[in-house]
Amino acid sequence: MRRLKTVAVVGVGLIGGSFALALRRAGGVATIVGADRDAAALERATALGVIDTAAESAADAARGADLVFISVPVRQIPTVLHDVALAIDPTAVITDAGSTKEEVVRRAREEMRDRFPRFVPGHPIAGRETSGVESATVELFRGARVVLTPCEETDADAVDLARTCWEAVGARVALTTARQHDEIFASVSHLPHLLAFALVSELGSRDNASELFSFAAGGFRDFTRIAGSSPEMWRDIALQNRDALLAELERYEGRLAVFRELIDKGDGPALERLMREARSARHAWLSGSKRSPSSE
Ligand SMILES: NC(=O)C1=CN([C@@H]2O[C@H](COP(=O)(O)OP(=O)(O)OC[C@H]3O[C@@H](n4cnc5c(N)ncnc54)[C@H](O)[C@@H]3O)[C@@H](O)[C@H]2O)C=CC1
Ligand SMILES: O=C(O)C(=O)Cc1ccc(O)cc1
Repeated sequence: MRRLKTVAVVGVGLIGGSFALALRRAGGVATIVGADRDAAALERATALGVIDTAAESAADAARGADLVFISVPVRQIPTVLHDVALAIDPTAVITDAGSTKEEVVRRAREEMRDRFPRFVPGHPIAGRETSGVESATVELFRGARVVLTPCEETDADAVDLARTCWEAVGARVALTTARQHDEIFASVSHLPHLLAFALVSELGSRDNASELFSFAAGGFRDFTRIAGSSPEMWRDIALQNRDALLAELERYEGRLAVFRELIDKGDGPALERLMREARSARHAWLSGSKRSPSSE
């Protein structure tokens, strides 16, 4: 890829920090400017060499940048887009990493006005349950998929630049609509995170919670790892993808009711059949046979 002169990262946490580290190592950028509402995080990002300079605001970081990468919680994105849109050069490209897309795009259109065609909505499908720049790693996006959800108005050269950057850091890019994106991730990401938070919330609220947790084993650890994720980030995702998430919850409740009834009736064969089917589906997913060829 052509080497960009300046990239601005707004929200220098796990995702913004990892993008900065990876793009620098790929030789894709000369200077990285960071902006963050948390001055201490920005200082740590500078000390760790994740960014070269710290800006006072998103607008200051964006001024003169070739690319602006926005990696703040999804309900913070519209304000940042508003500020950045007023500051960027007409040829600059803005992209984001938000885990939801339809509401981000709707608000982007309102906030950015004539700069909206320069915005490439994006979402890297890689991360972890720890937050902050200290958790950032240069390899986070290697082999990961990234979904871009451009609109009719989005400039083709802007999409090309976002794609080129993601490919430079080792990711594979897929294009979908924002609606498709939100429906897919409601099922495989937002629902499981909600279930993990809800389970730990339920057990943790009991009088004997510490006794219960003291007996928990690997299965509990695996199932609840993602309940260690950022509450602010997941609050925003749940509220922004409300309709798709509520639909997924309803389907899940329906399936749970089936399991419940089989246990209630003592129907071992039917219970085992459902569990066998679930295990096979998981094995098939893990061995890669569920990869969709159309999105490669
Ligand atoms: N954590 C994960 O595994 C993944 C997260 N994402 C998305 O990436 C975005 C960032 O997530 P993380 O890096 O995990 O969060 P993080 O908490 O590690 O970093 C977010 C940073 O944004 C800063 N920030 C918040 N509001 C701000 C504002 N208005 N202006 C400037 N800075 C602000 C925070 O101080 C923090 O340093 C979110 O939209 C999230 O949905 C996408 C893929 C994976
Ligand atoms: O912690 C994990 O395993 C995740 O699932 C990370 C993750 C969180 C949010 C996203 O939008 C994408 C990936």
